[in-house]
Amino acid sequence: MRQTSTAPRNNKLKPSSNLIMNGSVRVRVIRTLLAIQNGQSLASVLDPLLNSLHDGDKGFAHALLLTTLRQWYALERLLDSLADNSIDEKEVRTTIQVGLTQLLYLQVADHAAIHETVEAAKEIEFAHATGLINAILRKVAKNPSKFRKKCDKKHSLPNWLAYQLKQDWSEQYDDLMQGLRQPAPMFLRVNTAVTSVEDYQQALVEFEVEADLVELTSGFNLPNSLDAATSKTISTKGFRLHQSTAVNALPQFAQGAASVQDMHAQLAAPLIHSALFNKLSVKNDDADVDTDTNNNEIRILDACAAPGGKLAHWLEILSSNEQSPLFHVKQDDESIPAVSKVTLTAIDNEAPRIERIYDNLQRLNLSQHDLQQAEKNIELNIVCADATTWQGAGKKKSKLVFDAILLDSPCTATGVIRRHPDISILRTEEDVEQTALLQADILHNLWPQLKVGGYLLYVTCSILKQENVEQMQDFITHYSDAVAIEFSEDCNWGIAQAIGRQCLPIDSESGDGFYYALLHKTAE
Ligand SMILES: C[S@@+](CC[C@H](N)C(=O)[O-])C[C@H]1O[C@@H](n2cnc3c(N)ncnc32)[C@H](O)[C@@H]1O
Repeated sequence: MRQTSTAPRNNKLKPSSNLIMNGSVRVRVIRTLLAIQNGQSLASVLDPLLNSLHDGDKGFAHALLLTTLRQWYALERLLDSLADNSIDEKEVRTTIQVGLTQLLYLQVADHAAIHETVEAAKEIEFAHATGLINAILRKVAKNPSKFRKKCDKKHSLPNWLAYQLKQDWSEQYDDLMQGLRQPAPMFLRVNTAVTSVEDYQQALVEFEVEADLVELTSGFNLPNSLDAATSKTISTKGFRLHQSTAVNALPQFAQGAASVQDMHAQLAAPLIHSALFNKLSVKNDDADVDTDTNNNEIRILDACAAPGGKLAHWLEILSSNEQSPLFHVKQDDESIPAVSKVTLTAIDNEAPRIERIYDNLQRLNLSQHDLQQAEKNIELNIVCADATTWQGAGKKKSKLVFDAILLDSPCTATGVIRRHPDISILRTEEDVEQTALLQADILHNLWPQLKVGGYLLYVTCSILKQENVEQMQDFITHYSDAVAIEFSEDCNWGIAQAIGRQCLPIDSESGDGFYYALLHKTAE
């Protein structure tokens, strides 16, 4: 019997704290770190911190906060080895860790790092600990390279997570541990409904934004019955910037020509789109006949859509004539019906995050109004709903509603720790179990709504097998009509799993630790 979670896991970020944003830069960073340890997400406290500072201090505060978080557990270990007696006060530990980050990772001059950190302790009323803070930081400042080596030797993760990753990825473990504590590169996706990759590359040169073109290739080993012409290799192109850059310094950003999106996240929309096209190109005698609509109208679902990164990408592909063969297939090819209309439904259970979908689509010229103006036959429905219970059928007689489903599932986000290093503080071992149950609940609710012959792309940004390959293996043992489609050998990204592919390694050039699996629904 399948286990179900007692309640949908609440992935909501706590509301922004009433952080007292005064005092020196270091005091503000220490207070921000304390708020994170008290359960606030980095996303909810970063803007209040940066907005409270003068422009000249923002860069230092950002580096100090993010680096301290990325090295958090390594700094904790070092601190414990340096203190004669255990230090229990969270405020004192945090202040010392902020001092250690300056000495070991940010090359702040010893005098400034020690003096300013001790002053910060006084400001936040921990004057009783200034002797201890001073002594530890001075000791480290005498031989920073020795202590840096000590810090870098092992991982910077909570022990439960490091242990689990060693179980899951023993071969890749050492590199993974280092990759997860480094900053991530910034990637751009080009909106091909507005411009071409080639033109945008030229624009980047003109704006003196240094970037490399990255091309990811993918293919599927499709069932024999499917048309070989449609199982061709898919190419996904994006840009990796040499340096993180403010979006207003990017060409035509406000006009929607590009978006910031991790390179591996840019695989989702092309993968599900090519599977959808494949479905349409196959005459499937077993397929459920859609009695409510013309056969050439298709319905697709983005099941966990906010804030809309992958949804926007899918819409860009659908509304870009070059990339979307759906609307202009060869009419003389009887096996490929031309599509007259696409209905794309996007759901998410968090209303504030749904607001961000509207903002993103607006900037990218992909709102329902924009699509209508451009005479695209795409209907967009955005719904706030719980994917564990939501039924898309409405008044339709058949429950089999969707031709393709993109399920970018809620997950522990362990594959994006380098971008969101607060995750390693906020996640617990119990969260993994709860999240896996939530993922299973969503899958079990959505699968019956997929048409026979349809495809479901399951995506996470986790590197834990329990949420990925094991989740998929568990799922297909429950459904005799679910077939896992293999990726072909010519994929130039990720590691093949028993089902799906795991995006690894995580290094200075690569995208994040996403997982992809494509499921095909056959007649039972
Ligand atoms: C990985 S994020 C989706 C990111 C999005 N696809 C994108 O590319 O921008 C997962 C989303 O699942 C949503 N979510 C979590 N539990 C849910 C549930 N039970 N039903 C619907 N959405 C849920 C979260 O609010 C979150 O926005």
